[in-house]
Amino acid sequence: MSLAFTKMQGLGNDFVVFDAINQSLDPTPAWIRRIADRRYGVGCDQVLVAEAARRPDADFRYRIWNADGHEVEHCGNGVRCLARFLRDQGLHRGGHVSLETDAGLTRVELMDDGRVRVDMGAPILEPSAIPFEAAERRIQYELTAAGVNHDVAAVSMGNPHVILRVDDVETAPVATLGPALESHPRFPNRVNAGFLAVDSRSRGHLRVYERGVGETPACGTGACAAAVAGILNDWFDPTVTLSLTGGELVLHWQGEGQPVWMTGPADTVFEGRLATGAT
Ligand SMILES: N[C@H](CCC[C@H](N)C(=O)O)C(=O)O
Repeated sequence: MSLAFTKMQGLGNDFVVFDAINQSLDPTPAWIRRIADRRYGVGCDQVLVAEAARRPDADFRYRIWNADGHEVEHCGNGVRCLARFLRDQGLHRGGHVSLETDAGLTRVELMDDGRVRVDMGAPILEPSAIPFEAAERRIQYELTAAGVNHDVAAVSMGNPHVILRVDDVETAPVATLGPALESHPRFPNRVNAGFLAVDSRSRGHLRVYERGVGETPACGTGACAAAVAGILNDWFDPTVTLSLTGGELVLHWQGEGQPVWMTGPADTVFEGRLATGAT
């Protein structure tokens, strides 16, 4: 029996989504890489899988693999798409859904205007929990990468992010510094690298070189992490709109211990079935 999937995207960050409640999958790293391959597979930045919940307070479990085949803790654009997938597939009714990931519980609201609002949970700032090797917790850290000293923030949304403030995202060294940061030895689990330009106290621009993928048109957890870094540094007010290559996300964070709220789109592109033996 061939597997049904749905191709979705959130601001151009794209996903292949599977229902593993009514289908049986064996998501090995090699299988994920083949699905994600843009020539030999379906093609996507991440593969998302909906499973039955394990926690009593969750409606479903949600798993995420990067295109390189590694399973990761969270995906912000992906969680918006998964919530829409669950409703469109008739797996969940109503406008609110609680999703369990390796990062914890994520509450999602499918809004009447078509956007999706997410409680992304509280950011993790303690270096050892990010994980990031640092002597003590700070707002900004010195980090040498690609032979240059940088002043960076380090934030986890369940998945690790390093954020570098730049004057202009268009001229930011994403292609060269991105890979150097992604595999930097001070991030034992590797890291997503965000390049943030501050336009005003309520607006900024962001490009992200994603762990396990490369630069994507948008990164939801990266936008959350960049908003947190900007608010901690007093560059931003609690509500900030970040413009990514693929479009805008609205973030809101009231400070330490509080959740980051993210609002943005989630779109279905097509539905399909994997040909038997295609993977
Ligand atoms: N590349 C990320 C996972 C996907 C994050 C991104 N697609 C998002 O929307 O948050 C990581 O390795 O932690």
